[in-house]
Amino acid sequence: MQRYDDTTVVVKYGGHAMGDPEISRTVARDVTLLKQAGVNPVVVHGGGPQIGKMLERLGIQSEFREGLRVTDEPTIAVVEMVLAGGINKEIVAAINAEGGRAIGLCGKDGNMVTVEKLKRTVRDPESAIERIVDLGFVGEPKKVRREVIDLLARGEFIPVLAPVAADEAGATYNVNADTFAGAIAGALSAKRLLFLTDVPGVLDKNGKLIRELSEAEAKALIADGTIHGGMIPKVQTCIDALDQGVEGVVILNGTVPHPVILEIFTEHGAGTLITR
Ligand SMILES: Nc1ncnc2c1ncn2[C@@H]1O[C@H](COP(=O)(O)OP(=O)(O)O)[C@@H](O)[C@H]1O
Ligand SMILES: CC(=O)N[C@@H](CCC(=O)OP(=O)(O)O)C(=O)O
Repeated sequence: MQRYDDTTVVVKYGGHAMGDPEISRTVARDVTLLKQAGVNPVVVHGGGPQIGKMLERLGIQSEFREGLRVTDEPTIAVVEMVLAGGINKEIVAAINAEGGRAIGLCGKDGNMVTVEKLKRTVRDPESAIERIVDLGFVGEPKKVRREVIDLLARGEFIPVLAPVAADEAGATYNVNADTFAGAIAGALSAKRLLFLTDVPGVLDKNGKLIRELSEAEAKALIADGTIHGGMIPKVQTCIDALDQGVEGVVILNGTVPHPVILEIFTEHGAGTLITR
């Protein structure tokens, strides 16, 4: 525990890891325990599947391109409602019920995170012509002002952050939660960034958990296809966060009880530790 005394641990709680309310309670308890043990936890949550369900109920079509949700005007309204309104307050209430004092914010609050519209290009494999993919109101963090988080963390509060933010003109943008967590952890020079997902960590070709990975090894596993699909942007975010000064990033299973405590307070941790 002394290893983490007075350090920052960012916990990214993914929408796929949130299914079971019993497990969610243990995550809230873990985060509260961290704070009580002298660590500064910061929670960044996702909620992709929950946004998908709400859009379906409202009859709004939704599609993903390159792992990101195409976000038009009606969609951004739903994204903000589900993430900053619904899920954010559920997590705040769960932490408070465990005896913690959580404060739920999104990137807009205190101008904490300013984004720019994401500019992504894809190269047509046949013509080799690059074209811009317009994903609508999808943003990437350009500036993180850590004062707001520092202020809360110095007190007895636990910040719980929804990945919604505004650009300089005040327009609302949807940010991938992994990207948002990476930017927050980088700005805070966090000791650990934990990604709670629905697999035990990064798995090798035989489906066996890889306990530790260097940046170079992770890049090689992406190149040979062992790491694919949703794990590619996640590992890429890990590498970016390490480059920004985060000491270690862990990808671990958030669908088992007490995932955070298992990782932080046991000798070998529970998931895949990626370091420089
Ligand atoms: N080598 C790998 N090890 C583990 N998971 C992998 C690997 N390659 C691809 N994946 C996939 O990545 C998924 C996790 O990414 P994603 O679904 O984006 O997570 P989340 O919704 O928690 O952000 C896993 O469920 C798995 O299907
Ligand atoms: C731009 C973009 O794709 N944003 C995501 C934000 C939520 C998210 O990332 O949640 P998970 O961590 O549960 O996947 C979305 O709209 O689904």
